[in-house]
Order: sequence, then structure tokens, then C-alpha cells
Amino acid sequence: METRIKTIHSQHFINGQFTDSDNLKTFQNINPATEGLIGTVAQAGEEEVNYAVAAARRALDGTWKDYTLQERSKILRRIGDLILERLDELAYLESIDTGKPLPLAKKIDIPRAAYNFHFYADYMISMGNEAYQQDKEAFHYSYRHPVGVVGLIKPWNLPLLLLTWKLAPALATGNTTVIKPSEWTPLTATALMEICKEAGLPNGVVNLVHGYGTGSTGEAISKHPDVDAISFIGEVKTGKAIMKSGAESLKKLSFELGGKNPNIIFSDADIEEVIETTIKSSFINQGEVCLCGSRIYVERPIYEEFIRKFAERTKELTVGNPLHEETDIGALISKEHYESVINYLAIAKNDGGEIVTGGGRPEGLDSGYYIEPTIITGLERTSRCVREEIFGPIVTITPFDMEEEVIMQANDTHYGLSATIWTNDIKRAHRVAQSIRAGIIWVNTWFLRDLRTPFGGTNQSGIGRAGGMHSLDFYTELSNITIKL
Ligand SMILES: NC(=O)C1=CN([C@@H]2O[C@H](COP(=O)(O)OP(=O)(O)OC[C@H]3O[C@@H](n4cnc5c(N)ncnc54)[C@H](O)[C@@H]3O)[C@@H](O)[C@H]2O)C=CC1
Ligand SMILES: O=C(O)/C=C/C=C(\O)C(=O)O
Repeated sequence: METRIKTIHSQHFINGQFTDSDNLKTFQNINPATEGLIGTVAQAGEEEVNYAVAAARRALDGTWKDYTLQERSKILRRIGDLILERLDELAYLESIDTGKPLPLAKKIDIPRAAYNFHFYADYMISMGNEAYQQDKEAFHYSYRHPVGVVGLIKPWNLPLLLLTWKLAPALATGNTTVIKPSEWTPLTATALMEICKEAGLPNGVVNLVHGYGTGSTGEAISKHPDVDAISFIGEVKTGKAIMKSGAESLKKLSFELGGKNPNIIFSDADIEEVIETTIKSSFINQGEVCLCGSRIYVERPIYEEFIRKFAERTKELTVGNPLHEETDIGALISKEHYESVINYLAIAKNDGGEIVTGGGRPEGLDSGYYIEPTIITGLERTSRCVREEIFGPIVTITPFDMEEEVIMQANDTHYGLSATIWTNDIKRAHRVAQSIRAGIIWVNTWFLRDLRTPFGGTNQSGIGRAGGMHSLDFYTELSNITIKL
């Protein structure tokens, strides 16, 4: 499998054409599982961002505005179909680019990317607008316009899944786009441009520029005066930088940022189900999912039993070559990120934490950015390991005695993305769920998604919600029209 592709050169896609930068500048793309070279990536400067924004503006004011909802929906459906036709290839590209297990990319990332298009192809067609009759005097209705040229700035952890989660509703509502994938993961976004072209999207409706963030491509998009809105997924500090860059032209912003999500386990929960799901919510995708429940709180009566069973299951996980069928945990995205995650293990030890299992590099894996799935106990809530988003395969476990106490600990964070609560007491489930300050709360499950529901974070985990009508609201501007009767 690894010999299938030698090196890949990833280009920009501007006005329907693949292209390099005017100055031919490139950067390297490294496979995090082998530390080998995947290929080179064109690096956009302000010129290429200007070309891409200009192409998006022309397309917005050109033929794209005359496409009917049905026509847009048909193209979206076709994009979803083509993603499924290329599932194996896209999953392979995603795996070598990110270090994630190939089976995971095949099962989750790529099918969900296709579903993002299929879902919005159908959803937009079923949506209506507000209308009010004011007795016999007037009739009011709302009319939706696309917001305009939308900049989509995306992260590396679920590259195609998260890009399409925002691109599909942006297109369904008639916008044009300038995409910047993460510099760590250019491959599937580039392949998606081929798919968009084949599906019949007019030139300029989707444009893609590769490059870095601060002082580079990402910043050029977020400060560009002709970009009307930015949909960003990534770190809190980047969100703050984009907010500053976008302030001059007062851009509309949608932010999905980080999380330090609590996983609260009461002693009446079904322990076997808790263990199986908590393995996923802790370690799936190497823990590089913003929804991972990295702070685990367990009610005292089952604390010891939980740790024993959870550690046993964790030790069974296979860390290794992402392309192997049996691999559960692949490599972290980059050397920098690997070092940042390893550093948290040192912090944990320094803060008096006990490493129950894991705690370093797996034996026998000499190259690639691998870290064992790690369970830490005995940390105070002030430890940086309990407070900061590690974004790796590391969880902390803390016992609790009282419901109020665990609610207080769960809310003791400047994040507020998601939470999971395990209990069979229905009243407690509602009570605790309503007391947690987070945008997404799961009871007796984790990462169960329905794309109609509001998705996003409170506090510093984000601004706004995506999903269903919430995406419709972000990607359109409303005019209210009043007719005197
Ligand atoms: N809430 C959510 O749904 C998600 C949150 N995340 C968060 O993202 C982080 C991991 O992803 P990363 O790629 O490391 O995030 P990041 O914030 O470093 O980068 C995300 C994107 O922003 C660009 N960027 C960086 N600085 C920029 C700037 N000054 N102006 C414009 N663009 C800039 C990057 O090039 C990249 O394309 C974690 O904190 C994670 O929690 C990731 C996925 C989803
Ligand atoms: O299901 C979604 O729409 C998003 C899921 C995951 C993330 O947002 C993430 O890991 O970053």
C-alpha cells in the first residue's frame, strides 16, 4: 500500500484550474507515521489569495447566483457520490497525511465527508423562511441572500470531514469559497477540488490555497477586505488572531475551537458500556478530536473497578502503522505536536500524577510520532494536564463523591465544547446535563451525531453553532420584506 504513491505535489485550485504560486514557492509534506516525505505543497502568498478571492467574487456575481436550489442540490449530491466512489483512495491519502488509522478514515472520515454533502443537498431543499401576517395591514417575510465570499480555514485532525462540514452548507446556500486546509494536511482537500470540478461546480465557486497561518496564507484570507465571512475550526489562540485580522472589515465569524471535555461517570451506569465508549472517547484518532473526553470523573464506589477495567482495555489497544488493519492508534500529526504531548507527561509526573498505563513512546516504533495511550491519576485540578487541551492520547481520572462537586469540577474550565454523563437515573441525567456549561452534552453515549442538531462550543470553545438551520443562519443574510396590504 505504501508504495502505491511515490511523491505528491499539492497545488492550489483557483478559478477551476490547478496552479502553483507565481514564485513557485513550496513547502514539504511529511508522513507523520514514517517521517518520510509525502511530497511538496505550493505555498500561497498574498498574490494567490488575491487571485482566489477575486475568482470567488466573480463567480458569486456571475452564473452561480442563477443556479436554482435544485441545481445546487444536485451538484452537492454528485460531490457526495464521487467522494464515496473514491473512498479507498481518499482514506489512504487522509491516513498518510494525518497518521490516523486507515480503517478509521474508511469508516468515519470519508463516509461522513460524503454524508455532509448528501445531508445538505436534501436539508436545504426542505427549509422554509419566516412569514408573518399582520392582520389585514401587512405581510412580512424573510428573504435569504448568500453571505458572499466565505473563507474556510481548517485544521489537520479530521481534514476532509471538517472541511466538508462547512463547505457543503456554504455551497448549498449559494456562497463562493476560498479554502485553506491545514499546512499539515493538504491532500484530501486538493483531491476534493478534482471532485468538485467533475461534479460540475462552475469555475471560481470553490478555490483552494495552501500555506501557513500567521503572517501567511491564513492571515491573508482573514484580513482580506473582499472576504465576507470566515468559518474557522482550530485552536483558541488562532481564533483570537483571526478575530483581530477580520475586525477591520467586520467579518461574520463562525468558530469551532478546542475543548477540555469532562466525562462524568456515576456508579449506577452500565460499566461495560462505559468502558467501551470511554476507550473511544479517550483515544480515538490518537485523542486528536476536539470532542474527546480527556477529563474523566468517576464516582467513588466504582473508582477502583473503573481504573482496573479501563487500564486493562487500554493495554489491549494496538499502536502502530496506520495502514495496518489491526491498528487502533496511529501517529500524532507532527514532531512539534508530539513534543508538546510528551511534555504534558513530564508535567503530570512533576505534579505528582501516577501513570497507570502508557506514559511514553511504544517500544519498537523508532520513527514516526507515536505515543502510548496513557491514563493518569492523582492530579490536582490545578495541574496543567487537567486544565489544558493536550490533544493527544492522554486522559486524567479523578474520583468524586457528590453530584454538586463533580458539576463544579466539570465547569471549572474556560472551554465549553462537550461533556458526557453516564447514569441510569433519568432525573439526575437531566439535572446534571442542564448544569454543565458546554455546547454539546451526551448522556450514556459519545459522538452520536445528527447533523440537524446545533453543534458548537460555549465560553472559549467557539462562537455560533453549525448544523441544520444553524448553518443556514450563518451562511445567509436575511432581509425582511414588508408588504402593505
Ligand atoms: N471545536 C472543533 O470543532 C474543533 C477544534 N479543533 C481544535 O484545533 C486544534 C488543532 O488544530 P490545529 O490545526 O492545530 O489548529 P490551528 O488553530 O493551529 O490551525 C487551524 C488552521 O488555522 C490556520 N491558522 C493558524 N494561524 C492563523 C492565523 N493567524 N490566521 C489565519 N489562519 C491561521 C492554520 O494554518 C490552519 O489551517 C485543537 O485545539 C483542537 O481542539 C480542531 C478540530 C475541530
Ligand atoms: O461531527 C462533527 O461535526 C465534528 C466532529 C469533530 C470535531 O469537530 C473535531 O474533532 O474537531
